[in-house]
Amino acid sequence: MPIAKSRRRTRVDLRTPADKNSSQKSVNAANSIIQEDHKSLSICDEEKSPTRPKGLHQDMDSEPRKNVSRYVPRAKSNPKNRRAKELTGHAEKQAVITPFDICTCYNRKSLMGETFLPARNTGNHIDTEHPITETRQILRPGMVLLTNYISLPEQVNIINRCRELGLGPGGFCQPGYQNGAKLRLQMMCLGKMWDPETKYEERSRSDVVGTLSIPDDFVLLVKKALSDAHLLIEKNEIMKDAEKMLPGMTPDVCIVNFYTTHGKLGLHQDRDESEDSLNKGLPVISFSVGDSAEFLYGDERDISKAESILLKSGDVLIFGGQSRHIYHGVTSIIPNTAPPALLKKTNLCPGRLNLTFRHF
Ligand SMILES: O=C(O)CCC(=O)C(=O)O
Ligand SMILES: [Fe+2]
Repeated sequence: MPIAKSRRRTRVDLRTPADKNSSQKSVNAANSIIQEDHKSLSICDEEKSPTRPKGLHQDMDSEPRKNVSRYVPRAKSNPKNRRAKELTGHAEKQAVITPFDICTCYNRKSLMGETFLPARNTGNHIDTEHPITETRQILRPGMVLLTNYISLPEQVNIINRCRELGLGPGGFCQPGYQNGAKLRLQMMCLGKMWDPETKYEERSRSDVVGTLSIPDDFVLLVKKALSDAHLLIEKNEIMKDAEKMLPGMTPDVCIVNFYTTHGKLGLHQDRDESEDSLNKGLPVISFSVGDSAEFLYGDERDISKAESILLKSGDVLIFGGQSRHIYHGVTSIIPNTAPPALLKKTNLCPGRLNLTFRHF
């Protein structure tokens, strides 16, 4: 079944303030071209800066500017895009990348204040009086939630590795579209590059030479989670071949998102992977680390009809098979919900790290 590619979320306005003053007319003209270019797409969450009233025509970041990486996605060679680039003056701009550090944005302790920390959790260890229990649940055919699945040392390792990779070339930056708002998150790709504008089609960041690899220990954890999901399906569904409900896979893409406490992601489907991968229903495997997130999912792009679950630090969510095309998104990050022991060991900034593994 051929699947139309339209995972569009937002667009990015990358002009400098000087550009903005001098080229408003050109921008309006360019916008109409780009709007037309994208009109089949429904953006699920973010603001579209070109159509915003003047007074709001500022970057809508909630984060300090100095920590926000910016880059210019390379446009597909489409005459409309080329024309729009000329009009907006984007054509000659080079990427401006400043590393986003997920661990030392600022001093968490002074920001949070001691009172925000539950007394039982201020120690340097996971609370033994309230042991964390792992649960495994089939949410719907092909969709499995493993809560508290990733151990504390594994979470620490994930944060440290992502921080290290995220500070280097190809590291975290705030993605978006050539002519619109930004995604409300920082992103880094491992294995293969993806961005909202060019998808997997071409490498779009001039700071990247080659591709960052997915660390082997991440792949092992993905495999283990999938095999535990299969055991669960076999047990609960009395299915001898759990792979029929949830195909196995080896990831070659990992999209790492970091949401600050203002981060969110509108309802969308993940359908930029290859037709073969999508048709087979090869699953997306998602790791959550840090603050909890309210996660919505459903069959339609309609928040009022979606189910809501809380994804906490250490949870693994898997959706493949019949559930591969669910609409899903993150409506909010719940501040001060990350395990204190994790923060103590990593100094992770307020917010949530999410890794989604896929097979292209
Ligand atoms: O952050 C999440 O839980 C979801 C991320 C996601 O849907 C994506 O990166 O496509
Ligand atoms: Fe997604």
